[in-house]
Amino acid sequence: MEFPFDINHLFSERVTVLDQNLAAGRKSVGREKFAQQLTAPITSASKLQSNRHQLYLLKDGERNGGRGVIVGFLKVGYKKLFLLDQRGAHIEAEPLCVLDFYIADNLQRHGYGLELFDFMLQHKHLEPVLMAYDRPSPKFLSFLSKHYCLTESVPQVNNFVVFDGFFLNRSAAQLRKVPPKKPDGEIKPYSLMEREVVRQEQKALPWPFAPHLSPHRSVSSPCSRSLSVGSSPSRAPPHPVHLPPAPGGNRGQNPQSPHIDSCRARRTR
Ligand SMILES: CC(=O)SCCNC(=O)CCNC(=O)[C@H](O)C(C)(C)COP(=O)(O)OP(=O)(O)OC[C@H]1O[C@@H](n2cnc3c(N)ncnc32)[C@H](O)[C@@H]1OP(=O)(O)O
Repeated sequence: MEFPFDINHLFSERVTVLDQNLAAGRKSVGREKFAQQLTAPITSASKLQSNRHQLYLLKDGERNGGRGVIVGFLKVGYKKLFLLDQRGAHIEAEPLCVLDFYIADNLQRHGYGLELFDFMLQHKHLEPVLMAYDRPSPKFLSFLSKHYCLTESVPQVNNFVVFDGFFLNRSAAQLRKVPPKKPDGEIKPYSLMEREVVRQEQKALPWPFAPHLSPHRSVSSPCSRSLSVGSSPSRAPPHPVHLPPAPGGNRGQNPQSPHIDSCRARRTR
């Protein structure tokens, strides 16, 4: 990435770390081309400011007639994630994530990516296995496999990729188990409650055959609101009620959606 000014005046170090204190420059005009068929930039000064991410910028000060070029960048940031561990348990964690990584097209596969990534790891005192990766591209996956032996990922249901060892080499304080969702059975669907009332109504004999109760008490339904003084007993005989099948009524036969089944199958492979 060449610029019509001396990069070395702006960035004195080979690797510069930029964060939210960076001032956003002018907006670019016209249609630009972005890597990986992206329609908009993932990384910009204003995004850096609002999201508290960190950007590592690598330059080669010798190129471009001594004015230097930007070789590439690496953006990282902490994100609260809900992840699945190897056993499929939900875990809440806030790992450092790789959000964007790019080396200029003509300089790829020259070791610059490794130099930049290693710099960030030393700066953060971190192992790559403890990080999460936001939608890594095939090139990046190959990079992680080649340089850091990260090959076995733990399947997730979001776009983040974590590798074997992510959950092992972490203190309990860094990982919080998310309590499992209450089983559906404990929450009574409204439709079932309604049906119980109907059953009670059907059991009760219609007036005047019903056993004589307090004149203030309606026999039509224990939940009926006819408790007011002087209210008439219900005269209408209970009609047979044909209820549509309750939603989820066949739960016992089909406990999970095919989608969840297939996720589980994948996880156990
Ligand atoms: C979370 C995210 O940011 S996902 C997006 C990642 N970025 C991209 O895909 C953009 C395009 N690619 C790039 O910018 C770079 O190739 C990077 C950042 C992935 C790697 O940087 P590089 O400087 O090329 O890596 P470096 O030279 O240190 O390591 C080379 C290794 O990276 C991988 N790699 C790099 N380029 C390629 C490629 N074109 N095809 C396949 N693998 C590649 C390979 O494992 C390669 O080793 P090899 O040449 O022996 O096969």
